[in-house]
Amino acid sequence: MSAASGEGATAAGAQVPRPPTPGQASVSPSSAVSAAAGSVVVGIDSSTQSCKVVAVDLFTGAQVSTGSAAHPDGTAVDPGVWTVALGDAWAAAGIDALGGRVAGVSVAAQQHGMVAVDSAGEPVHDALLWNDVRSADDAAAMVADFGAKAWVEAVNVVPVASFTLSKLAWLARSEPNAAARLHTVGLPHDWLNRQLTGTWSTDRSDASGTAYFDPVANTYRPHLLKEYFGSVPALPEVLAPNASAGQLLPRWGASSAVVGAGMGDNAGAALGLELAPGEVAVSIGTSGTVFAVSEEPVQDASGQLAGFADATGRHLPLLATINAARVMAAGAAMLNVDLAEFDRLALAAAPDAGGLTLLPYLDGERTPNLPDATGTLTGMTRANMTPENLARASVLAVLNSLADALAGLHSFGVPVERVLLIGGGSKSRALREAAATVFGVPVDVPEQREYVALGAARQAAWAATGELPVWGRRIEESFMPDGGWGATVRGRYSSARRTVYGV
Ligand SMILES: Nc1ncnc2c1ncn2[C@@H]1O[C@H](COP(=O)(O)OP(=O)(O)O)[C@@H](O)[C@H]1O
Ligand SMILES: O=C(CO)[C@@H](O)[C@H](O)COP(=O)(O)O
Repeated sequence: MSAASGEGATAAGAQVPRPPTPGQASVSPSSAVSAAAGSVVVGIDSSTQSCKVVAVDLFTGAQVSTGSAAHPDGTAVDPGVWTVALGDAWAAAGIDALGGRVAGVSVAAQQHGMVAVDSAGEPVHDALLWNDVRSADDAAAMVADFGAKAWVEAVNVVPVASFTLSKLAWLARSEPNAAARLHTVGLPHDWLNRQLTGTWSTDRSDASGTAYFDPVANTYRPHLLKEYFGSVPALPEVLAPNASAGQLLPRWGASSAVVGAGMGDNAGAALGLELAPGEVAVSIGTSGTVFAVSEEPVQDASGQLAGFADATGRHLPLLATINAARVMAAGAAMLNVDLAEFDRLALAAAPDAGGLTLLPYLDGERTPNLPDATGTLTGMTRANMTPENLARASVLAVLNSLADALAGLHSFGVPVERVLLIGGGSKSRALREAAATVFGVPVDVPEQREYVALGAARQAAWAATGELPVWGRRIEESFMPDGGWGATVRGRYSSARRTVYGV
């Protein structure tokens, strides 16, 4: 851990070797520094709803074992629950039994969460997660004070409630006693790095979601902490993407393993997908995210697009929504059916849900920036109020909100010609089959894998062997835009959004 004491504390991300291009196999048993045939690497995805642990073969990326454990519901949690869930998922995946075969471990985790601890390492407050909107007023005040353009120049994002600095500003304003005890601030993956190695560390991708790290100059911006939190806490060292965060502590069993730098979950998905510049991914998990890998930073002073870093030394322009897969889960709960039956209902409805249109902002929203928004159902008639149409409207709502995000990405010069669709929500057949038509571009669905955990495993291989492996990806299904109903549905959605929220 390093206490950033002045402007310009540089991060190791600046001297990052370029990753190999897809198709170039880059790890072979003979070239591996510390790995033998039969070696495995372990990727961890500590996401909003659960922790997933995946062990894969170091040389092929083939899955060896997997385990998961649930996280509690809520947008503010004790970080200790992530450690417990990791232990449970680790045990469920049988990592202990793999013993000396484990060459490396890396963590990818939900971005932005404020992990604030005292000098003894104990949380001074529950961690506020990316989808906690209590800091919306603080974010707005920070933008009004410093100016959106200045924010983009300093850290390549414009603050919204999700970002760590907005949460710290809320803590200083609302919980001054807790803020006074704060010694170190980190992110969910930094917290887990500490559980695995005994020391705090982070990487450039996750640091880029704090709003006090500049991913263009690769440096912390402590003056922003001083200005909006009131002091500069100790900050985890920002490790290069191929660096080691330390040796795995003996309590985790596989003690010969090296721990990689880790990353934010979207950077993890990009690494797991082997996403190349020119490709766009849409992830439908708790959050909906739309992102691409880019050689150059992408800047947006409107704040819609976040100019994050990826986990290879490049950039990761991204737009995120708060309401994604859980909109379908909420719809299923309301109809008192499980997700399989909900899918069947959505598939049985007319393509345009008979005119029912849902704005899915059930938990407030970030894209568009409407933290206090709620959902709205429009276009109801006596004829269209059926369970089938309601299920279909929920599916279309998720896709429409991500189509808005894709349009945002495109408007900042990122080509959107084809989309890779991942995340738990992409298991819905109704959603997969409608996605290309609502997005207006072809959609590829890769085989169902935990891409965030896979990306973490790939980074672990990089840290363990010195080379980033290329494992390839397999497309399971592809869809083309189909029929004029897509434009109708997009038009109704945009019109409802403008009418209800004026955006
Ligand atoms: N068949 C399905 N239809 C709709 N949603 C689904 C389906 N299967 C899983 N999900 C949803 O996917 C989400 C979990 O996806 P995941 O990508 O693991 O999210 P996260 O990484 O945010 O935890 C849950 O909200 C779950 O309800
Ligand atoms: O806030 C963001 C990205 O900016 C979210 O992507 C979170 O990183 C968590 O997402 P899940 O993977 O848990 O859905």
